[in-house]
Amino acid sequence: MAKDSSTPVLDQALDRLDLADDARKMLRNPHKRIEMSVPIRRDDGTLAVFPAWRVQYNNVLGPTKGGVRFHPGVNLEETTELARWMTIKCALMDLPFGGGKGGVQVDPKELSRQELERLARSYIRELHDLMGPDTDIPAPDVNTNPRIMGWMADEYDQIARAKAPAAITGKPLPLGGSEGRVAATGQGALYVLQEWAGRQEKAPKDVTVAVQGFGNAGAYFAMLAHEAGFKIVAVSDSRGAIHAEGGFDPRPIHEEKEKGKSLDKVYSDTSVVDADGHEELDPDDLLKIDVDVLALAALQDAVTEDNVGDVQAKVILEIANGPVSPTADDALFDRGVTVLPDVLVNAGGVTVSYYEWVQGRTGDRWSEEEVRDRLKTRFEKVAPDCFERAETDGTSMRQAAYALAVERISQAIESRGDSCYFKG
Ligand SMILES: NC(=O)C1=CN([C@@H]2O[C@H](COP(=O)(O)OP(=O)(O)OC[C@H]3O[C@@H](n4cnc5c(N)ncnc54)[C@H](O)[C@@H]3O)[C@@H](O)[C@H]2O)C=CC1
Ligand SMILES: O=C(O)CCC(=O)C(=O)O
Repeated sequence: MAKDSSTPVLDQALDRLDLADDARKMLRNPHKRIEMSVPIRRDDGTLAVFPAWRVQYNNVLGPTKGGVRFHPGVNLEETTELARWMTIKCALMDLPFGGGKGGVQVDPKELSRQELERLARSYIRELHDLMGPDTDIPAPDVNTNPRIMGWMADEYDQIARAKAPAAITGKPLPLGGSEGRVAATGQGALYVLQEWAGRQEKAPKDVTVAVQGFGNAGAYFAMLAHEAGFKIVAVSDSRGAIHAEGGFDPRPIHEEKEKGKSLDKVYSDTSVVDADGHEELDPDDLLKIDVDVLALAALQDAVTEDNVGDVQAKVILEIANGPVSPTADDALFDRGVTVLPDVLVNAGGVTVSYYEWVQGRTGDRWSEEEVRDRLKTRFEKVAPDCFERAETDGTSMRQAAYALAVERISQAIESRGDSCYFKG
């Protein structure tokens, strides 16, 4: 990840707005950066120790909230950046949360199932005293999932000697997970795309979409967008990409992926992609397809100054966190390409995590329909706010989203009065 890559946008927002100096100082500095060494016993009896972090960036609006990433590239800078984005995202969505993020520098593909469980539990053992439903609430991110959240939640409860269903979100349903969390990020991204299409007076069937990253967020987005009538013409993962100019139903491809196949294997070993004139692509070439919408749902820095010239899409839908580097972002703005920003587009995940937290605290259970309705209502307010703010200010959608978020945080800082330091 480019160092401090959201700082320019945050600085622009802070400089453009008439804010008290306190907000500037607090938003430019992370509150707590916790560095840990997380040990596990390997299956062969040896000890392995993994570097790990939790960054609690800002808690003015509420307990810090954000996922935990297991990836070999995780480091303190990246985790800080992701926690800063969570701060903006939670404020933009008007959630009573600050921003946090965690990570373990590990390649989970090299661990057995048992080692993975030990790692998840060990991470929580190290963090336990500094997290909790009123302090800092972890959730899934890249390479972590409901099963891992279940292990983490169980470890938290065992140490606390109490059931604390609001301490971790993204849990499996039997442990107090929320209906709709698995699809939430894709669902939220679809609401933003629908808002854009409505404003452009475009019928979904006339909008072609390519999706980079057919993982949790990208696959659900592709399936829901297909069901809503958008034309999915390409999907990719790290190993392969499938393209069909006439569009296709991504659901059978997802079923094959769920069996553990990567997309190159889905293409070569199954019949689900034979019918509609599919072709196999190199994953990098998906970015070059002439489509209306390029949905980026893999990792950060997918589009940088090196390849921004190859992008032909008219709209970029940032489902991943930070998939467009700041330099590429500026180049796209200058070319008139609309970038729908991560802090809005992928906020469905943390919003349903908030619903899970509320259910955990109240003991209530909401149906999938209720969760979806609440999510839709929230996006129907926040997405138009961003479009309108961008129009009024003459800025990019990202700058508009940051402006709305930073104003909300600044008001909270002012309302807290003179002793508003980070606390907690
Ligand atoms: N899962 C969630 O609820 C949320 C996820 N996000 C963000 O969305 C992004 C994806 O997260 P998840 O779907 O959870 O992760 P995931 O691990 O389920 O999926 C990531 C997918 O990207 C693919 N990928 C990696 N490099 C690629 C490349 N160069 N080209 C094409 N595909 C590539 C992987 O093969 C995998 O299929 C991350 O940036 C994450 O922070 C953001 C908000 C919530
Ligand atoms: O569900 C959550 O609390 C966090 C999701 C997350 O990590 C993200 O939005 O990047």
